[in-house]
Amino acid sequence: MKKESNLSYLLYLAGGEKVKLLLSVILSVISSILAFAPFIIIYKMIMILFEGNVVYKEVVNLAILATIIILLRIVFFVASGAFSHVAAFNILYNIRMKIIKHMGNLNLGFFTNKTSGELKKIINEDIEKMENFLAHHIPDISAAVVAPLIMFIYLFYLNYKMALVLLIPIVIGMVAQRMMFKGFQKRMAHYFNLLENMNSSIVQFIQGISIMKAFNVSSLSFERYRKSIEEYADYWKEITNTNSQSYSIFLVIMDSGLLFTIPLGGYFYVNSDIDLGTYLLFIVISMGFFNSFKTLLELGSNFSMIFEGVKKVKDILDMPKQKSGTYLLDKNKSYDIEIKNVTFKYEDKDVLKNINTKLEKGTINAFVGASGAGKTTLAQLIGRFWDVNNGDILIDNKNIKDISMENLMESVAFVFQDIFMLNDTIYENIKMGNETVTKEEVVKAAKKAQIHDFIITLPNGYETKIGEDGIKLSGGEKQRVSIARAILKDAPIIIFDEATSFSDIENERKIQIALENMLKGKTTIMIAHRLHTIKNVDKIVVFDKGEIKEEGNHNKLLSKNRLYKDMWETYIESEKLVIKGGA
Ligand SMILES: Nc1ncnc2c1ncn2[C@@H]1O[C@H](COP(=O)(O)OP(=O)(O)OP(=O)(O)O)[C@@H](O)[C@H]1O
Repeated sequence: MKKESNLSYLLYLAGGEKVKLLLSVILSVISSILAFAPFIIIYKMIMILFEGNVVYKEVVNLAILATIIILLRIVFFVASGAFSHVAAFNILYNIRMKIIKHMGNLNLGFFTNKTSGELKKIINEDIEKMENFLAHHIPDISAAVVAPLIMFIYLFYLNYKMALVLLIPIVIGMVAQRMMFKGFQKRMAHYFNLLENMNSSIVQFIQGISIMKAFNVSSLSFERYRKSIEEYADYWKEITNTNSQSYSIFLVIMDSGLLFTIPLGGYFYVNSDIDLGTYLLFIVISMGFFNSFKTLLELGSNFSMIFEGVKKVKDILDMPKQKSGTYLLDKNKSYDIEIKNVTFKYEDKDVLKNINTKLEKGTINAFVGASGAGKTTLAQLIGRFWDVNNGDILIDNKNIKDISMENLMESVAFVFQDIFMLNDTIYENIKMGNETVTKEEVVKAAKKAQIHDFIITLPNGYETKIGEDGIKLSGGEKQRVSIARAILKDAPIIIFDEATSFSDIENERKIQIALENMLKGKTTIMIAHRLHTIKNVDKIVVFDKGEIKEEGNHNKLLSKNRLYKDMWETYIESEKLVIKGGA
């Protein structure tokens, strides 16, 4: 994406705040034009002194005028800053609200693909960088362009040769800067990759510290962390090496306007091309004149960073909103789920190919197959985490795209392995924002989920806090809390991702009871990893590399003597090994 379109996108996001930004720009330009006025007043004073007949009052008046102008300049400067800051903070607020609102309308799958760290970085840091641009850079740049331009026209009119001399360091500075920023966009993208890599390896290192220590492989994770920091440091070293010469030339040249003004001006003066007063004026002016250009050229280097953030915001806001239908399912009924010719891919990776199956109302269906075969993906498509590329998913003979999104979410309960816990009480964790349920209903759900007896042993019972500043729950306890949530939700369709391991036999038994309570009368999909848990289900759907290879109940599939039978035999063998190993 081009820089200009990022800038215009940012201005588009600014909305009504553009008026304040414009006011800030105008005030900033006036303020910086006023900055040149004292130089001209000094010039006038010098001219009076040179002319010989000093009129005391005239000098005093000029001094008063200079003071007033300086004060006015301060007022304009402060007012410009006030407008730009108010505008910037309002714009940041609006962008943050817009992005959060938009995220609420995206496919749920968006959140499984983006880490919370990535999103936090965009919402906090990338948007924060825009504050700098809006509150400081826009007024500074306008002032740095307009004020010297006006001043230059005045100086050109006074003496065009000397005015052209003023341009020499600017031209050299621009060439040095061009050299410095050659391929800068590309390097900036590389810089962001390195930064993201470093951030994620730090998070991984910290999060994984305990596991790494337990396996005595801390050095592996540390190695990745060290490598990412090293790459980052190497990048900066390389940038410094390649840029240091041109950057030094740039700084020295921009700071040495006098290098050209004094000798060339002296030459013109000796040749009577200019008078002494004009010569002195150019010497004085050249000091302030270059500062604004330096600001301008230096600011250029920050743009890529800011626009990279704008691009990320744009990428999110450009993502199509998920369209919701209007049809409403009745939560108290039971529904068939029909999957017709469904094909799906994540970006370029084909995951599901022409899937057809029907899950009858009120039945328990197990999805089995090798890891990566597409079981979870198909289950998530039913909850519209993503939308299918081809084919249809029907509930109650209605395409899920025609069902109200909110109603679909109410009608499908997911119990994943990776269970999200609020930093709140157990009570709130079971309730999960459902304001219509009573305390009795929460307790009833907890009892059915086999977690009530555990909760009442806690110091504050249902009011015990869990999470960061509370108690920690075991994997099995978390799963039972999550089952209690699903029981309370009482959705007609349940998608249950079976844990790959259970902490102990007692917990496994409790989960089995909890499941029986949860699944009564529901249309259920179990993503199963341990085949003995699904021996009695109504239908087993066998996945292989994104395709359904066979389906039927356990006995029927065993008698077919195909893929499921192989899987079953391998499973029994592996269980025997576990038992032997454990004995
Ligand atoms: N969000 C995603 N983005 C891109 N590819 C994905 C995403 N989620 C899964 N995949 C890929 O799609 C394929 C199917 O994954 P899926 O999770 O559906 O398999 P699965 O059968 O449920 O596996 P498992 O039993 O290990 O959970 C895998 O190759 C996986 O790498």
